Amino acid sequence: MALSVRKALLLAGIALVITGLPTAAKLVRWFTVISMLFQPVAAAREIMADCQELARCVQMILREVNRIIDFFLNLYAAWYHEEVEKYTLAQIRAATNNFAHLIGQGVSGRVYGGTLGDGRMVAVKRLKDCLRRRAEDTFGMELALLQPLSHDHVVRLVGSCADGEHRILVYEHIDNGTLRDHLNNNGAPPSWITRVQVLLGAARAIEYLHGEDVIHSNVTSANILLDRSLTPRVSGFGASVRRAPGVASQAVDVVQTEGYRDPEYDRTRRLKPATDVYSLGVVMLEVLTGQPPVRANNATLVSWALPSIQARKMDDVLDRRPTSNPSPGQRKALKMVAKTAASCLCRDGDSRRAISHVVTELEETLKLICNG
Ligand SMILES: Nc1ncnc2c1ncn2[C@@H]1O[C@H](COP(=O)(O)OP(=O)(O)OP(=O)(O)O)[C@@H](O)[C@H]1O
Repeated sequence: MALSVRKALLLAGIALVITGLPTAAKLVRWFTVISMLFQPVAAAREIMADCQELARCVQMILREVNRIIDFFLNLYAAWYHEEVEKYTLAQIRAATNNFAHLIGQGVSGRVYGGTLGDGRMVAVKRLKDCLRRRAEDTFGMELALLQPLSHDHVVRLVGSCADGEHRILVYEHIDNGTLRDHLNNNGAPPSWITRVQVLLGAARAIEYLHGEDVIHSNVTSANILLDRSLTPRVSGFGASVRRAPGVASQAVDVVQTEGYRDPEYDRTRRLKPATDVYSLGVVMLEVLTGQPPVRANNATLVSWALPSIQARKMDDVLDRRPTSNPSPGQRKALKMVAKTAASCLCRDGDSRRAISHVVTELEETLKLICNG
C-alpha cells in the first residue's frame, strides 16, 4: 500500500513536471520579453543622466568663460577709463582753505569750493556720517558710477579722498549756479531759448545715463548746474543706481526730493528709467511756470499746473514775469514743451514718454523757439 502511494506521488510529480514545463518555458519567455521592454527605459535613463552631466559641464564652462570675459572687461575698463585722482585729506584741506567756502548742501553731505594745486577749480563733496556704512556705500557707489561716465551734460568726477574716516568726492566746479537759482532770479530769469536749451541738455544727459545703465533717481532743478555759457551739467548722483542688465525695474530704496517723487515708485518701491522721466517732467513744469516744485501752501507744482496743461490752458500757469513774456511763435513752442511735460508725468511709468522721444521733441521745440 505504502509503495503504491509513493509510486502514485512519483507519477503525479512526473506528470506535473511534464505538464508544467511548457508553462515554465512560457514564463521564462514572458520574463525575457518584459525585460526587453524595460531595456529602452533603462537606456533612456542612462542617456538622461549623461545629458544632465553634460549640461552641468557646459554650465561650468560657461561660468568660467563669463568669469574670464568679466576679468578682461574689467582690465580693459581699468586701462581705458583712467582712474580718478586720489587725494590726501591734507591736499583737500589745502585746496578748500580748510573747507572755508560752502557752495551747496546735498543729501549726503556739504559741498565746498576749492582750487587744486594745478589751478583747476573744484567742488568738493564731504560725505557726512563717515564712520557709518551709508557714507561708505555712497562713496563707493558714486565713485564706481561716475568714474567711467563722460558726457558734455554730466558733471565730471575729478578725484576722491578716502583718508581715515573721511570720504570726499571732488568734481569739476560748475560755477554759474543751478537751474533753480536762475529760475528764482526775478530780476533776470533765463530767456525761453535758454530754458529749452537747458531742458534739452538735461534730457540728453539722462538719455546717456540710461544708455550706460545708470538711473539718476534724483533729477531736480537744483541738480542741473549751469556754466558761464549756461550749458547744463547734471549732478547729484548720491542716490543713483546701476541698473541690473535685462531687468525692467528693480527694488531699491532711494530718497527722492519732495515735489519730484515718482508716484509709481512711491507705490511699488521699484525703480525704473521712467522714474527719471517723471522728475524731468517736473523740471519742465518749473521751466514753464517759473514756480518751485513745492508751492507755498505745500501743494506740489504737478498738482497745481498739470490740470491746466491737460485742459489746454497753459497760459493760466505760464511764467508771468514781465521779462518772460513769450512771442506768439515762442508760445507755440512752449505748448509743445507743456505737452511733452504732461506725457512725462503719467502716473503709470510704462505710459510715460521714452527719454529718447523727449530728446527728439525738445530738439524740435528748440528749432521752433529759435525761429519764433
Ligand atoms: N560740481 C559742482 N559745481 C558747483 N556746485 C556744485 C557742484 N556739485 C554740487 N554743487 C552744489 O551743491 C549742491 C548739492 O549738490 P549734491 O551733489 O550734494 O546734490 P544732492 O543731489 O542734493 O545730494 P546727493 O548727491 O548727496 O544726493 C548743488 O545743488 C549745487 O549747489
